Amino acid sequence: MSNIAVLAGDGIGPEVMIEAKKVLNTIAKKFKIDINTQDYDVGGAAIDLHGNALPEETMKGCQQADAILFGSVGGPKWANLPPTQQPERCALLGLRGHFDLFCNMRPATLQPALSSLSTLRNDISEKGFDVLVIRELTGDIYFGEPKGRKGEGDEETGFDSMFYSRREVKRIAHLAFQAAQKRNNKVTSVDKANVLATSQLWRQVVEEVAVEYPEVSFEHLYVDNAAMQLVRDPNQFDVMLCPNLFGDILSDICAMITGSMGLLPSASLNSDGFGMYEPAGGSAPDIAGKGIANPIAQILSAALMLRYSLNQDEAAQSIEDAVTSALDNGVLTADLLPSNQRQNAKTTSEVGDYICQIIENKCIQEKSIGAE
Ligand SMILES: NC(=O)c1ccc[n+]([C@@H]2O[C@H](COP(=O)([O-])OP(=O)(O)OC[C@H]3O[C@@H](n4cnc5c(N)ncnc54)[C@H](O)[C@@H]3O)[C@@H](O)[C@H]2O)c1
Ligand SMILES: CC(C)[C@H](C(=O)O)[C@@H](O)C(=O)O
Ligand SMILES: [Mg+2]
Repeated sequence: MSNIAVLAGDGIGPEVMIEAKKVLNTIAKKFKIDINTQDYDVGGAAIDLHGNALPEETMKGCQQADAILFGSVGGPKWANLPPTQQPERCALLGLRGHFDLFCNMRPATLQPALSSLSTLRNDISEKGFDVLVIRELTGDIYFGEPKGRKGEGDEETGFDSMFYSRREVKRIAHLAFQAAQKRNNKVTSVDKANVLATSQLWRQVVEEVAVEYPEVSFEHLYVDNAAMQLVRDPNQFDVMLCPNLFGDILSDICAMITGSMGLLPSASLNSDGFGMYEPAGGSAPDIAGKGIANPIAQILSAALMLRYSLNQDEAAQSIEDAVTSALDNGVLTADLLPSNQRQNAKTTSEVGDYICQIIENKCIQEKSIGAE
């Protein structure tokens, strides 16, 4: 029996999590996998209920689980709380830090059915896009101390500290090169070594690690150039190895190259293989409560969980194939449609249902969805 702690969180988190749980139940039945999911409060919702974004019971549930399936946290309602109480910092960074989830993998793949969505000028539809962002997740300016504010009036300052240790860079760099060996043998390491001391160390350590993988081609790019190159010619990349902050930003660009923020899943792993799985996007307050959020990033995050934490590669692949079929069959939420075609958009639950039906091998007519 695999125990999964489900932390849906805020905004669209609970809406897309319902669909991921539906898909997990369907896949568990089909592949006869014993999965037990248990819901826990987290984020702003947990602040409202318990006065704390990461209640003790939630933390205990996560500690006892085999994996964590996370939705998203945060939103305008809690944005003015002191930083240490904010859902993002307290709950999300709290979990990443507590479990030492230093390796964040964000696989961004352009689905053929969505190639016309790309606003990029080059011939991405022919070349495709398949990039794995490997983002260091427990260091950098996110976790560096001291951080805070001091002083008053015009002299008031806000400050954060950016740190990387040799050990932190080494362990994530090895994983990036090993991932490249299983893909297209190319690593692009992203930094800002022309300005930052942390980046100079990052660059030096990555170069030392690269020597151990002579068959993997390897380059450094400054982060500003990397952002530009992603938009200019995204197909040139295979594995992008990024420090925490730069990986946050570049992975949003990657998501959009694939068509929407609502498509990009992620896996955050520690060195024991324990993982938390979550969409790269957030709680999307602008569309929350409308039933229109794209559930695919959450569903694909559940697939990554099956692959990395439950060792169920075939089941994970089955979910990924079902997602591809849904997209191929034009079962699209509004974010995947041009504005003049949004009247044809499917709802969050229609997309989840369709993916489940494909997994169950039920042949359904695209028109039958939402026809009633
Ligand atoms: N993992 C997390 O919990 C996480 C991640 C990112 C942001 N956040 C938080 O979420 C809140 C909102 O942040 P934001 O607006 O900057 O980023 P966001 O990712 O929530 O939204 C950015 C844009 O992408 C769209 N979008 C995102 N996910 C989508 C989906 N599944 N389907 C369709 N459209 C989708 C939104 O509608 C919005 O227009 C903030 O509090 C932020 O800190 C949380
Ligand atoms: C919500 C925020 C703290 C988080 C991050 O910056 O890591 C998010 O943007 C992400 O990409 O997972
Ligand atoms: Mg982000």
